[in-house]
Formats: sequence, structure tokens, C-alpha cells
Amino acid sequence: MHILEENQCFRKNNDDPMDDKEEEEEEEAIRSRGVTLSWKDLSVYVMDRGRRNVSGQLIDNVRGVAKSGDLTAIIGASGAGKSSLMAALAFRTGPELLVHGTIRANGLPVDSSYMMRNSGYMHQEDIFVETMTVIEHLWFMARMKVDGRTRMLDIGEKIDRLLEDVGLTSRRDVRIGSGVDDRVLSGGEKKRLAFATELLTDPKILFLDEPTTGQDSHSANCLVFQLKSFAAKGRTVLCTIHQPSSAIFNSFNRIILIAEGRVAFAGPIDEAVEFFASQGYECPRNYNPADFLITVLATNSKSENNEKIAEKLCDAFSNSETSREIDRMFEKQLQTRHSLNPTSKLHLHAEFVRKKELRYFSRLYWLIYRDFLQVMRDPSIQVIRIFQKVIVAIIAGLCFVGSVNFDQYGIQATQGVIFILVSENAFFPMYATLALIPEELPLLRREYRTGMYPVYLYYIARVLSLIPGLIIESLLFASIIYWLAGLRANVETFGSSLLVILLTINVSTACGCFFSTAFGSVPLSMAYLVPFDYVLMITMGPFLKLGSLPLYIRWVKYISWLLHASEALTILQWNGVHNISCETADSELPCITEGAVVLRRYDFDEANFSMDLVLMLVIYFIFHILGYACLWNRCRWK
Ligand SMILES: Nc1ncnc2c1ncn2[C@@H]1O[C@H](COP(=O)(O)OP(=O)(O)OP(=O)(O)O)[C@@H](O)[C@H]1O
Repeated sequence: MHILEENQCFRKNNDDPMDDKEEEEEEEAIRSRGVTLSWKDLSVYVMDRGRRNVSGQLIDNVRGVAKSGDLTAIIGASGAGKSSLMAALAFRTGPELLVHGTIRANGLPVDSSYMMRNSGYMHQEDIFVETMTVIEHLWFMARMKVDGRTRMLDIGEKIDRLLEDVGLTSRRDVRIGSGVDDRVLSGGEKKRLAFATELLTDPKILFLDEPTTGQDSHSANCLVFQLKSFAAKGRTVLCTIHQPSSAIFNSFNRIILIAEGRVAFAGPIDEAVEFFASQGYECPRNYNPADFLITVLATNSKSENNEKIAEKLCDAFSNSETSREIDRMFEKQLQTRHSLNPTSKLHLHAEFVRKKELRYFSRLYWLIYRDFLQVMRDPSIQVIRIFQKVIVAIIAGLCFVGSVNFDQYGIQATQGVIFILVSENAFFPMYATLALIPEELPLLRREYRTGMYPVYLYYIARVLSLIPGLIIESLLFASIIYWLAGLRANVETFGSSLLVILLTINVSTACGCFFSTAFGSVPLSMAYLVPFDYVLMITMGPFLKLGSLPLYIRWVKYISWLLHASEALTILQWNGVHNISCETADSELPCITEGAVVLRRYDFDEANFSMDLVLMLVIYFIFHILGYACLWNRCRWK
């Protein structure tokens, strides 16, 4: 009995048994509908930072074939170049790598968009939104990846089937999470979830980078069994693996052995052991052949010609009959392609065009949905923040009870409340937003590069998902402090003050988004944002008369929304006030009786109110446009 029997795994196959001939015919028919991937003269280079010069080579002129219906494994020691080769074949290398060579699908040259639409790629490191549950994650991924015309019912059925296939049905409502806890997924379960995610689109070609890492041997065996079953449906499955057990090794149809970026063998598994034996490296009996092959290739000792063993084997393989067989397969693919009539060619390449993507608004909806779940479930983002705000508002408001009056002391108290309203609604959201995008950058890059959504949709969704929280937060804070302190008690002034505060909090969030995308990490963003904030705070009104600002800093008044907010709120409190009492006046200082004089004292002008609001809006859009541009740049080039 083969060790990877299906009934040991999560789900049984209930297909009717067939006789051998029928099975062979069926297999051949399925294969002919699949995609045979072939590549030649494929090299991968590392580029320097400016992408002008090559600074190293990871893959050196390799060739190979991965047939539909086969499970092909790229095997080699750690650092041999397995992931680099697979990423190159899948068109998933980062912009720091340059891929040179020919990659063909059924003999036709392919490009990145073909690969993105026809292949799935399971990365070595899983990146999930940890606050989502398994089912929420799968629904999100299905809506973003699956053909837009697929019915919700069919998607639901598919998800249920996949959950059963990968043994996660009982964990469907568990959060993905992090750490070791039975309320979140384990490392192995995350791998299975990543696998199920790739199967959502039923890709013609499936790439998996180290799918068995972190799995116990039973789960690893089951996963490989599922890969085989998937391949048997006429799919092309390629995975990298660096330490397969004998059972897993024996279940591969073909292997590609990689050493130092070169191919030491590519072909059926039993031929690999024979080839090594023919070169003088006989696998001992009862020894795991995979361990043996990898150990031989990783040995640093030299052969009789003072050549490294890996180099000698790679040279020998490139002159071997098996290698020539690969060349013949490559040529055969080319001929098949030439014999195809134009309609078939069109058909082959038009397959992916037929997939209808979800409309922008639907994708935006799903992105906002995901961001909302995150915001709602991450207490550090919302609940604690709101609670903290309420406490601060009550404490601050209580300090001002009875002091905000139309008298000489009241002038200072009113400006104090305005300072707290502005600074609290400016600095807090600015720093709270700073970590949001850098934390998600790896996920964003990955999803953007697979074509799930454009960067601007992500950015808009991120900003929109923050708005409800920001509104609740700012309105709560401002209302508590406004009424406790006793600022002007009429609906119009209160409403306009809330509008100014809403603008302040939104511009500050936009500023936080810009700094986080411009500098890419929280410590670096903080390093630049703190001095910038100091300048904004010093020049916001209460500390310095605007007219006395030194010439070199005077430009700040155009970009400081803190200043515009202070001015607008001060205007709302003092505009039209003619009866400021002199009762509490210091006998040595002149008494101020007019609101207009209070405004002049800070170099504010009541005619500026509308302009302040407009300028805040302009600054809001400028920060977001710059923030988006920086994010787009990071996704494209890093
Ligand atoms: N983007 C890159 N820039 C520079 N060097 C890289 C890059 N990606 C990989 N390398 C280097 O190329 C070599 C091969 O890396 P690769 O990840 O392909 O190996 P691997 O065989 O998959 O190893 P592992 O099993 O440990 O994942 C390593 O030395 C790695 O440091």
C-alpha cells in the first residue's frame, strides 16, 4: 500500500473505479487539456539599487519542463536557488531581480499577465489579515480572485468543499491570528488555508514554495496527496521542497535538483538515483534518496578533477541523455505550437481574457469590508482609543468649568480650550495612523502584484474605513469638552466648530498616511514627523503672533492646518462679541471689550473663516495625493 493513501487524509475520493486502460485514456485526455510549462536559457540576476547593473546571479542558464498532470518538485539545499527559479517561472520575482530566458506554455511564449491569471502561487511565508476568520478570509479572496460572474451560491459551495479538502471545516470560524493558542490557527493550518486560497480559482498552473514547511508528517503527506490529486485533474503543479521524507519524495512525478543556481538533474525520480549512481554516487540501501541527493550536492569536498561535486554533476547532467530529452520535449512543444491553427492559438491565449474581474466598486466594497473587520476587531485601533478620548475630554473639560466667560480671564481660558481641541484632534490621529500602512505593506505588495486590486483602491478603502471611527472619536471628544468647558452655547457655533474639528482630524490622518507611506516604517516616519509637528504647533497661534514669524518660517502658515483650525475656532468664539467684561481686568493692562480685538491679538481675521476651511480641504487632498503616490512607488519598486 502506498503511504500516501487518500483515505488517510481529510477527504475521501468517491469517484467510480475505472479499469487501467480507461484510466490511461482518461489521464491522457486530461493532460492534453492542461498546460505544459517549458523553459530554456533561463537566468535570474540580482540588480543593484538603481537597476542599472547586475550585482549577482541566482539562476544560471537552466532549462526544464513541467507537464500537466504531473507533480514536479524543485529540490535542493537551503539557498540553492529553488525559490528564485520558481518565482522566475511564475513571473513573481521582485523588481530587484532580472529574469532572462524563454518561458513557454504549450509552446507559446507567456508573459506576466498570462501567468497571473492562469496560475496560483503559494508563498513560503504566509501573510494574512490575522483578525479575519478562516471563512471571512476565503470569501474575501474568492470575491477578489474568482470570475466576477460566478454566483455567490457556487462560491459558497466551492469554499465548503475546499475547507473539507484541507481539513479546516471545523476551524471555519476561527480567527487566523498569531501565536500559539487554540483560538487561532496553527502554522500548519495557515499553510493549508493558503493552499485552499490558491485553489479558489482552480488555476491551470500551481506554484507552491515550501508547502510542507511547518507541517507535521501526517499533514505534510496529506497536503502532497492533495497536490497529486489536483495535478491529476490535468493541472501543472510545481513545488519547492528542501527536505522531503521518502514517502513524499516517492509521490513526485518529476524532480528538478538545484545546486548553486544550476540544474544537477531534472526528470523522473527513479532516474535521478540512477544518474547519481552513474556518476559514482550510489544511494545506500534503506536511505532516503532525497536526503542522499541533497547531501551529495551540498558537499563541499572536490571530485578527482578538483571540481566541486555539485559543479561536476551539473556539467554531467547538461551533457546527459535526460537533459537532451528535455530539449526534445521543448522542441516538441514548439512544433505543437506551430501545428496549431490560428484559432487554437488565439483560444489558448484568450482563455484568461474571458475571466471577468469584479467591478471596481465591488472590489472597493470588499476591501472596505476587510479593513472594517480589522478596525472593529483590533482594540488598539478603536475601542481603547475612543475610551481614552472620552476620559481625556472629561478631565480637560472639568479643568475649564466656570472659567470660559466673556471676561478678561475668559479670553485665555477660551484659547486654552481651542488649543486642546485642535492639538488633541491633530496629533493623536496622526500618530495612530502612522503604523497602519507600513504594517500592511508586505500584504499589499503581494496582493497588488498578483493583480487583485490597484493600489489606489487599497488606499481609498483604507482611508474610508477609518472615517466612521474618526467621526465618532472627534465628535465625542469635541462635544464633551465643548459643553463641559462652556464654549458659546448656540447650535450654529457648535455645529461649525464640529465641522472644523472633523476637518482637523481628517487632515491629520491624511498627514499620518503621507508620512507612513513616504518613509515606509514607523521609526523613520516618527523621526521626520516629530520635528514637523513641533513647527506646526509653535506656529498655530497661541505661542507666537503670526506677523512676528521669522521670514524663513512664514510659509508654514499656508500649510499649517493647525493654524487654520485655531483661527477658524477662534473666529467662531469671538466673532460678533462686543461685551467682554472688564471686571476681571488687571489694572495695569488695557481691557479688551471687543471680540475683533481678541482676534487681532493673535493676528487672526474673521474674513478668513471660509478660506481656512478651504485651505484645510486643499491640504487634505494634497497629503492624500502625495501619500498615494509614495505608496504606489513603494509597491512598484521595492
Ligand atoms: N532578491 C534577492 N536579492 C539578492 N539575493 C537574493 C534574492 N533572493 C534570493 N537571494 C539569494 O539567492 C540565493 C538563493 O535563494 P533562494 O531563496 O532561491 O534559495 P532556496 O533554495 O529557495 O532556499 P530556501 O530553501 O532556504 O528558501 C540565496 O543565497 C539568497 O540569499
